[in-house]
Amino acid sequence: MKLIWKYLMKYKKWFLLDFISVFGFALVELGIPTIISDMIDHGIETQDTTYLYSRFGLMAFISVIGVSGVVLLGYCCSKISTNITRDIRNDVFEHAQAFSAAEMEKFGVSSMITRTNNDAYQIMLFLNVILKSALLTPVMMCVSVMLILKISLELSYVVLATIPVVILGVIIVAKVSEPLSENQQKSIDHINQILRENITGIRVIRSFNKQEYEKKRFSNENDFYRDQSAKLFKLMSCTEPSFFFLMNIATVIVYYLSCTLLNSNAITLGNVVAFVEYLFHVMMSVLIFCMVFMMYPRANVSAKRIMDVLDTKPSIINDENSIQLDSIQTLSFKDVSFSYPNGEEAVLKNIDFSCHKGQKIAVIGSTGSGKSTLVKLMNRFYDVSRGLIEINGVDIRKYNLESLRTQIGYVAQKAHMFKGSIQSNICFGKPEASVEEMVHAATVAQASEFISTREHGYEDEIAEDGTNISGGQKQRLSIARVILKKPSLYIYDDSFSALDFKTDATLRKALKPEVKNAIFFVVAQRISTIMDSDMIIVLDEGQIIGMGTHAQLLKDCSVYQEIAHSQLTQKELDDFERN
Ligand SMILES: Nc1ncnc2c1ncn2[C@@H]1O[C@H](COP(=O)(O)OP(=O)(O)OP(=O)(O)O)[C@@H](O)[C@H]1O
Repeated sequence: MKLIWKYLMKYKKWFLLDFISVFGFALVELGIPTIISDMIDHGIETQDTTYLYSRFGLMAFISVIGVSGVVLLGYCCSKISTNITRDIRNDVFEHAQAFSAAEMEKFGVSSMITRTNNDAYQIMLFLNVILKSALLTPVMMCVSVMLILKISLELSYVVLATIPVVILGVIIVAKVSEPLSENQQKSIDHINQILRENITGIRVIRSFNKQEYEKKRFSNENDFYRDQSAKLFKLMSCTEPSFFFLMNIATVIVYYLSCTLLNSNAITLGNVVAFVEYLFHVMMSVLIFCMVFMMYPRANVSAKRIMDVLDTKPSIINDENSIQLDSIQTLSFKDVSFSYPNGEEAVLKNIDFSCHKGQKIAVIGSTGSGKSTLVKLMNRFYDVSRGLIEINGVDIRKYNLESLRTQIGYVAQKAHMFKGSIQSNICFGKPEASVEEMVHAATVAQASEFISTREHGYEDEIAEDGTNISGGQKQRLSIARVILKKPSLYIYDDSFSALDFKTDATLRKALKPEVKNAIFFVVAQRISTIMDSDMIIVLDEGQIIGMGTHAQLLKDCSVYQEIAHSQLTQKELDDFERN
């Protein structure tokens, strides 16, 4: 429980107060039986009312201390457990923000959500119990055992013989419950994953009529979770009565032996009453200890899952002596090869090219040829496996990551929208932008027209993941978001694919003055989108098989010729050459 201890140390003062309040509570629980015993033996038997009243006063006094102790204990526990859970969630979230795509893929989105929510919640439950009982139970147990030994050695043997049996039972239960808890948490991951896939992919599921299949998939996983939980609950529900049964047997034996001892005047009636009270405390302490012990495996599984995330070092980090990047003048790939961390084969092989400010560079190639991977390396979503990427003649790994990404405007293949207004989505990278700047960016991105038709214009709400706007509208808002940022390297990864030809052409024309002082990198499938590029890179199976202008490639690169002729007529190609 390294994790819990680490966080507990942040709340030392509250922990100390928790400790003090435990003593207040223990004082009452342990003091009152002794007072009652005294009252029976010295007050009731001798009918000394003055003595009885003084004992009543003492009982009232320590009850007030006890109640204050319990209230304070509850307050401290909730304060510490809720704060620690908040800290764990914040830390997991913050740590995950630094993860590269590879680390994110390692855990998976659903598991990251379960770890942040469910696992942190399990720790909160455990902390709440442990803070109340971890200190209280040993104190109660030790003092009660000392007191029963003091009252009667013969009767104490019964109690001392019971404790090891209970502890052995608890160890067995804990061993059996740990794998069940682990399965339970993994199953929650899977339930979340199926739920996510079903909510985000509902249209695909409906169009393929796979509702029944998905229902079954969900229900199977849900059944598995139910089975694991049922096994766990059954185990817990058998454990508690077994302990009580054992406790009752011990109590009966104590009463039986007490009768013999009372007959022989070896013990007083008050002492028997006090002994049974303390016996109850010893047993309750053991029982609470058992409960904590049984909760431990589940909390331990959750803590391990959280530690897994926190112990995973982000692979893409700032160099120790990182330098600031103020603008991008040149970009070069030098013999770059790359394989995904979970893949063996190189997805990019010996990529070599250079470009500079003011140039438009396009990448074209068949599906899966490595186009998106190539542009993801510029942002350092992944680092190269071999070779070098240089910006202004310096390895990009030497630049401060934040400054590097500030200089790059990246529009991903799948446009992503955040829940909020159109305005907040466009201004995501520059919240301080003026209205004029925002409108200008939207106009260049050919988005202003559709925005003006929305009921609240720029204030109109965008649903989670942009489900209430079209694919082309999402692309235009993503393009506007990047234009507003004014980076020195624009990367459009197939970002015009959902636009009609006319909008595509108008957008490219409007973009020209915006990107004239930057490097403009476009991944596209349409020849018409890239014909005017200063350099076109043709990729095939991760390798460059052609590089040059449209005219050069039409002459030299057979793959490019094929693509061009499949999309445009000879007349269109000739017209372009003439212009
Ligand atoms: N995260 C990943 N992990 C492992 N392999 C991946 C990952 N992403 C992509 N790949 C593989 O890398 C290769 C190149 O993918 P990439 O997305 O770069 O191709 P692309 O040319 O952009 O394709 P498309 O035109 O279809 O978008 C493919 O074989 C793909 O399966």
